Amino acid sequence: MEIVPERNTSVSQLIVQWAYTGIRFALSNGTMIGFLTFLELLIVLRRPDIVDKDNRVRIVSVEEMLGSYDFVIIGGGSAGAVLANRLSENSNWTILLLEAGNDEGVISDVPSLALYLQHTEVDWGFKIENSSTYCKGMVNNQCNWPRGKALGGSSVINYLIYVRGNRKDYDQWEELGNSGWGYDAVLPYFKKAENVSIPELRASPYHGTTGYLTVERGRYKHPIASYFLNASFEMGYSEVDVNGETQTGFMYPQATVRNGLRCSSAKAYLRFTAGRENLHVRTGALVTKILVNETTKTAYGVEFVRENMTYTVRAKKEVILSAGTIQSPQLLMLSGIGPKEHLEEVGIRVILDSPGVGKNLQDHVGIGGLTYLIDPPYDSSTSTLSEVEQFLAERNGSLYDISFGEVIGFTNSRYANSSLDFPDLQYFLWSSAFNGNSELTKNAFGLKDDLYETLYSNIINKDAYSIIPFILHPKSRGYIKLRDNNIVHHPLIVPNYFDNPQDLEILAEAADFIYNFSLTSTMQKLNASVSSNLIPDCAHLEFPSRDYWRCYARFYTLTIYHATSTCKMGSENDEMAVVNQRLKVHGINGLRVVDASIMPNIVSGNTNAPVIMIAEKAADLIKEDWNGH
Ligand SMILES: Cc1cc2nc3c(=O)[nH]c(=O)nc-3n(C[C@H](O)[C@H](O)[C@H](O)COP(=O)(O)OP(=O)(O)OC[C@H]3O[C@@H](n4cnc5c(N)ncnc54)[C@H](O)[C@@H]3O)c2cc1C
Repeated sequence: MEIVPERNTSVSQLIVQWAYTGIRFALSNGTMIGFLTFLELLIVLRRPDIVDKDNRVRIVSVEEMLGSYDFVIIGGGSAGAVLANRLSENSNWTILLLEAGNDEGVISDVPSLALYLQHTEVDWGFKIENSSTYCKGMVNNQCNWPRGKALGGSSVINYLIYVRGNRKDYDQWEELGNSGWGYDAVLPYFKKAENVSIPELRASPYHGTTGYLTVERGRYKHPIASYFLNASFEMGYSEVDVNGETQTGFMYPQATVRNGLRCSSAKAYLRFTAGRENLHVRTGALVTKILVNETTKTAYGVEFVRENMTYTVRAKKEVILSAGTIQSPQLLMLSGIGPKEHLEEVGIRVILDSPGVGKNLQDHVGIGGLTYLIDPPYDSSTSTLSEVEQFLAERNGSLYDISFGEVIGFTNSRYANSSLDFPDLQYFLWSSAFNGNSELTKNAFGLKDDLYETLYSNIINKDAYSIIPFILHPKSRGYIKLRDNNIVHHPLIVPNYFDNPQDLEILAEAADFIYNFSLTSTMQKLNASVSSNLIPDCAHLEFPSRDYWRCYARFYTLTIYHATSTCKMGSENDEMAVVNQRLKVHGINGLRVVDASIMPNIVSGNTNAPVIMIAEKAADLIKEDWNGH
């Protein structure tokens, strides 16, 4: 392959050639880390648009920081980045954004590499507590729960699918006593955030064209995508804009990308604010405590650690907690706000008994690994090296593929009323299966070695597709608790998947749907056939059958990474509510929570866009409350 470096100096040419040799070596030896390291180097050398040097967020040094700010925001993730931008629009206010991770790197810009980011420095690397009823196929019966640790938070490692949920989700929030959160009230904030470039959506009353968050179709379309969509038509569904009038149906995904590359909330909202003098952003700053005056019950600042030094910073107006569904309740509890008995159990002085903190944990649980072998008529052979070159030189090709979502769809199980257009199942239809890269699959999902062998060893690299179903209205509820009073120790995460048997029933029905999908004449043009490698502990059951799928789901359990609702919004009369409808913590002054944890109930779809909407709305509530002062 001919290598054409962007800058034609012999030194840079030599480095580029050396990096290509490195990539070749890494690919032939199957070393994931080596591949990423050399690709990163090549991007730095050849894609200045990704490096984006001039627009990167300026990080203030600790010495430059002020002793107090009007607002201190904890966590620069999907929500925190939005708040930092919107609040610093008021030049009379000073804002500090504290983020434990660093600025996002260049690899996360590459859409198809999302899975590679897990267990790297941009992932907190959480695991749920082990279970005898789910995640049984994973090492130590524990599923991984990745969460982003960088400016942009989980929007730096997510799969880029742009879905808002169903109108009824928000109407239900309002019915639960949260006025101002019904669909008609939140739609303007979805639109305010969005800048959609998909031509047929630009004039839609449901989409926005002037926001910071760019929404596009993926730049690369895999040949199997049109088969998926046609097969969905055969199954009786239509192509819809799931973020528009009707959610039930299938579509090519809308994605949070810009010029085909990841558009994290940091890229969308923070890079543009680099020049604002009233906004200070400090990375590598782990907030260890929210400081609360015990007498007045008022939050007045935070304590944070950076490079083993502890610092205190004051908030003149408010502390805003945006550390996400796992760490917002963790930090509240470490600061003395949470269920009294539990705080006492781990030796924390109670400032406010708030029994709902950490409770009501909800997630979209799904099934992984459903593998359908195919004989595609199109050329499916790929060379990673030429894909890399295409990405670097031509700015197109399969590295722009939106991970896991050639097509997405929403359907109704028998438990949902299909006339209501409030589907209870979502599907990711994916052009590959997990039989290609064992290191990657095991790293991302924690699959046990022997199970990986059983499921994939005789079909390694064979042409296959996979469909991942997940339930949208889980009835099971989990919780987050502290392991001890040390913030460095990950909290206990217990999602209680399938606690309510209906959740499992719906997934088993989805697996049936996926099997029938493979039998459509469209998928039969590819000779689709289900892999007959069975999970040994389920192999005594008829295959395929609901019994088998139920058993399978308990082994190959998959989170789709949408944990929410551990600091839920609700009225004062609901003792489990942690924040009110203005997102102020009940019982504490000067403290709000703004992130995925405040959702009273999980929404019917992916959660990044809803969190960004929540933060857009929160910024207006804060501006209103302080009346611009
Ligand atoms: C692997 C994966 C795939 C996903 N795929 C999709 C998808 O395709 N589409 C979609 O819509 N959603 C997806 N999601 C979900 C979505 O990205 C999240 O729901 C959303 O980003 C959560 O936003 P948040 O602001 O609540 O938290 P986060 O974005 O996680 O932000 C929390 C921030 O707080 C920081 N922080 C935490 N504790 C501290 C502390 N003590 N001190 C300082 N900083 C701290 C963290 O480092 C992080 O930056 C995915 C998530 C993951 C993990």
